[in-house]
Amino acid sequence: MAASVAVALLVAFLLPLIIYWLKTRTTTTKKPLPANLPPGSLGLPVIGHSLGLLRAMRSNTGERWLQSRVDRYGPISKLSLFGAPTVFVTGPAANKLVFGSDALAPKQPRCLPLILGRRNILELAGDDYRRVRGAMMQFLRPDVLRRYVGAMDAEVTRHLDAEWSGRRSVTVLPLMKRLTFDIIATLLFGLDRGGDVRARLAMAFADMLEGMWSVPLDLPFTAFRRSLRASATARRVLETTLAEKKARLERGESSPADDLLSCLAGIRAEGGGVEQVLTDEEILDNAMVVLVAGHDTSSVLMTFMIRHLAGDLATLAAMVQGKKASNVEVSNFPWWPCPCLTTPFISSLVTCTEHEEIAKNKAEGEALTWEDLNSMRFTWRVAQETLRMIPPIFGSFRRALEDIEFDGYCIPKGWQVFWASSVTHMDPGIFKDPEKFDPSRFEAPAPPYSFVAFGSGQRLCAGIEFARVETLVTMHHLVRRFRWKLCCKENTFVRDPMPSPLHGLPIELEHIGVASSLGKSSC
Ligand code: HEM
Repeated sequence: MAASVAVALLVAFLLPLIIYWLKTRTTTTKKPLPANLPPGSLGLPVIGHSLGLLRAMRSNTGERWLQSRVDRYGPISKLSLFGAPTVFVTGPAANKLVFGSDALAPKQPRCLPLILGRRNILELAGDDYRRVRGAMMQFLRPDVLRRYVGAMDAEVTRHLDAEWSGRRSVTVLPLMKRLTFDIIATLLFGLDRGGDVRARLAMAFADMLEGMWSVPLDLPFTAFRRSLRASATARRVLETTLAEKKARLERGESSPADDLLSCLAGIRAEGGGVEQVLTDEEILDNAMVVLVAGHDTSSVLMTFMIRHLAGDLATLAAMVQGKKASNVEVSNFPWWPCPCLTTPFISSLVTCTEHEEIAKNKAEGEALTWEDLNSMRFTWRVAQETLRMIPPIFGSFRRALEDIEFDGYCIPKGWQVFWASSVTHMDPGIFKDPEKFDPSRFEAPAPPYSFVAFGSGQRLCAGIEFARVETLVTMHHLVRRFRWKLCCKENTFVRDPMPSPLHGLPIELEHIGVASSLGKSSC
C-alpha cells in the first residue's frame, strides 16, 4: 500500500515535469538550434541541473555553485533548470542585457501567477506593465513616502515596545517578518491594528507563504494546494477591504493619500474620466505582490544587518574611534560589558555617531523625519553592503522573446535566461576584497549594473524607497535601545529560497534605554 502511494506520488511529481520537458523539447526542436550556443550542457532530461542548484542553495553554497560554472565556462553558459533550457548570465554587461533589453520578458515560476493572480506586475509587459507600474509608483515614490515617515516611526516603536522591550532574548527573523507585515498592513493597506481583518490576513498570508515555492501540484494534501487556498482567503480579505475603501472614497470620507489601496482605487484617467485606471483585479493582484515582495526581502535585510553588527568590531571602530580596525584597543570601549564575554555587545554602537546626532536634536518621543533619514548615510551603506554580500533575492528568470546575440553566443528564442547577483557582487574586479564587509565602498555609486540587489533598469524594485525608510527607521530605534550578541556559536544560514539564519537568529539583548548609555558612550 505504502509503495503504491509512493509510486503514485512520484508519478504525480514527475509527470508535469516530463510533459513540460516534452513540450519544450518539441518547440525547441522545431527549428535547428544555432551552432553558436553558449558553452555547457543541458544535463539529464527533466532534472537537468535543478537538483544541484537547489541542493547548493540549501547548503549555502549556491554562490560557489554559480562561481564554479563561471570559472569553467565564463560569464555565459547553458544549462537546464526546472525543466527548461536556460542560459545563465552574469556580470555588468549581462545585467545590462537582462534589465534593459526589450527582447527579454519576465518569467516567473508557474506557481506565482496562480498564487498572486494573473494580472500581477511580474506577469505584465508593454502598456499594461507601464500603466500598473505608474499607478503603484504614485504611492511608492520618494516625494510621497516622505509623508509617511512619522507613521513608520510609530509602527516600529510600537513593535519594539511590544516584542523586544523587557526581553532578555529574542529570535530576530520571525520578529522582523512580523514587523514588515505590520508595516505593510498599516501603511499600505490601511488596516486597523488589532482588528479582525488584519488578523485574518496575517493568518492566510503565513499559510500562503508555506507552500509558495513548492512544486506546483494542485493535489489534495500538497503544500501548494494549501498555499492556493490561503491565497484565495487573503484575496477575499483584501477584496472586502478594497470595496470598503472605494465606498469611503466615494462618500468623501477618505483620501487617496491614506494608503496604497485607496491610492490605486482613486487613480482616474487623465482628462477627468471616472473609470479607475486599474481594474479591481489588478489592484488586488498587485496588493498581493506588494505583500510578498515587501515582506521577506526587508525582513531578511534587517535580520542580516543585526547578525552582522553583532560581531563587527572593525565597523564599530571605524565609527567610534575613527581609526583603522587594527589600531583599536578593545579596552578603549567603555561599554564592553564583561571580560568573560567573547562577543561584546557592540552592535548598537556601530552607527551611533549619526544616530546620536539625530537624537540629540529631538524631544523625547519625537518621531523621525525624512531629513533625519537622509542623514543616515552610513547606516544605508551598511544596508547596501549587507545586500551586496547576502542579497535576499538570489536572482530570477527572463524569457527570450527572439534570438538574442550576446558575447558572441546566441540565446535562442523561447529559452529562459537566469540572472543571479552573487557572482557580480563578489567580483574582485568590481568590488575590491569582496569577502570583506566594507560599507565605505558605497561612498561612491557602484559602477552601472554592478550592484543589482534591487534589480535595475525599468524593472528596478518598486519598493526600494519604502525598504530604505523602514530599514533606517528600524535600525535607528534598535541601535538606540539595545545591544545584542548572538546566541548560536554556529553562525550559518541557508537559502530556501530566501536566506534564513540558523534557528532564525536568536540573540541575547541588553537594554540600554533610549538616549541613555549610548548618549554617555565614547561616541
Ligand atoms: C530589501 C528589500 C528589497 C529587495 C532586496 C528587493 C529586491 C527586488 C528585486 C531584485 C526586484 C527585481 C526582480 C527582477 O527584476 O527580476 C524587485 C522587484 C520588485 N519589488 Fe522589491 N525588493 C525589496 C523590497 C520591496 C518592497 C518593500 C516592496 C513593496 C513595498 C517591493 C516591491 C517590488 C515590486 C512591486 C517589484 C516588481 C517591479 C517591476 O517589475 O516593475 N520590494 N525587488
